[in-house]
Amino acid sequence: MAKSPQEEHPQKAFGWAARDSAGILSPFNFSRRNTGPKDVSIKIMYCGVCHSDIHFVRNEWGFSEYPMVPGHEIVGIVIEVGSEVKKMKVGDKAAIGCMVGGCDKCDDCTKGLESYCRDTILTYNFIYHDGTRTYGGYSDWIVAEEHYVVKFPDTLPMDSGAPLLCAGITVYSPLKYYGLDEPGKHLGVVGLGGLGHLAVKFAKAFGVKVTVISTSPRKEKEAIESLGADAFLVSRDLGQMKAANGTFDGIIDTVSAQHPLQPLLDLLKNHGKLVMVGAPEKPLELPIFPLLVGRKLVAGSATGGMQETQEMIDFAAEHNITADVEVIPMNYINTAMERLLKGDVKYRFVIDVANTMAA
Ligand SMILES: NC(=O)c1ccc[n+]([C@@H]2O[C@H](COP(=O)([O-])OP(=O)(O)OC[C@H]3O[C@@H](n4cnc5c(N)ncnc54)[C@H](O)[C@@H]3O)[C@@H](O)[C@H]2O)c1
Ligand SMILES: [Zn+2]
Ligand SMILES: [Zn+2]
Repeated sequence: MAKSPQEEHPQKAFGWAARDSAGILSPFNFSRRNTGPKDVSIKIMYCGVCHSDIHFVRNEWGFSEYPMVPGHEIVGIVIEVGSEVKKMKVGDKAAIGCMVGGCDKCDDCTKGLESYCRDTILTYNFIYHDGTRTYGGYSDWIVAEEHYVVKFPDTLPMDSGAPLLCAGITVYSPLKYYGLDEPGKHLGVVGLGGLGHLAVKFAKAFGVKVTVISTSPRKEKEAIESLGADAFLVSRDLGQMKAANGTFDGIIDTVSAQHPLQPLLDLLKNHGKLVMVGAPEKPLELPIFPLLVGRKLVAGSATGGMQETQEMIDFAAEHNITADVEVIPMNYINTAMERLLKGDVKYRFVIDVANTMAA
């Protein structure tokens, strides 16, 4: 069998990897393929820490392979481009999100819905076309096909802009697709974490009325005063919940763990939509009656396609939408993941890769 480009010309790379399902990350030397004709190579400046990185390093979804270098909220500077690359040049700011490849010919790929391709190649823990493993953004540099790289707007800060690449597009795309971006609609956001706080910001920019739904009143002041939410509902307060029943056009649910759906379905108006974007490891219980009598819809959404990711990031630049971030050094990652599991971050950790990833 012919050797892959990576086997022939492997380029040294350095990152932090999990070695097993304990999910503890430590320094890791590996290699990446050479920059091919259609490829863009990027020096990574910042990488966000998504809750999916935790699900993955701990094998909570059951298909993790090790060593694994996580990270799919990647922003950096182009260091090399292949001869056929058109939209980028050395020195440009560029970004990579959840995927680095697909079949490029199925119905979804040809419609710009690459995140739904059955052969999608995620940014890490997947096998690339040439048989090599994909490694993510907790690393010094990355190479990807131009089609899967977005132009990062000059006016956006690279650190607080990084989380747009997963958290941002994951909430932007369903708001658009399910018609929850129309001014005057009433949206609920469940789980005020990385995804949730960006859902509030995008929905407000669309002119939607936003209510944050949270288990405790702890985040109320901040949700309203700094994130711009219109209202706040404490899901443990049954009186408050009952009074709000039947008042939401849609709810975006970003919760990462098991939780009851009945109270959320009750909050919806008839014909309302509950859109799941959180990815709990175990199935949730779905009550059917509210779906029948109120013709309510429960749906899901996976990140977003490449064209829409570019549209989202340009929209974010135009409307000054960035994540609220805590920038951390690479060697803080294990502590950061522990804190993220406790909800102890406002609202996204971002690794300062360029300054702290010493080889
Ligand atoms: N659909 C997609 O394409 C996609 C993309 C990115 C992330 N995700 C998933 O979305 C989820 C959220 O990701 P994130 O990075 O925003 O995580 P996060 O940890 O920043 O936010 C999760 C929020 O859920 C809350 N929460 C946790 N357990 C809860 C419970 N039992 N009841 C109520 N609230 C609870 C937390 O307090 C936190 O506010 C994860 O499961 C992640 O894997 C999905
Ligand atoms: Zn993610
Ligand atoms: Zn495809």
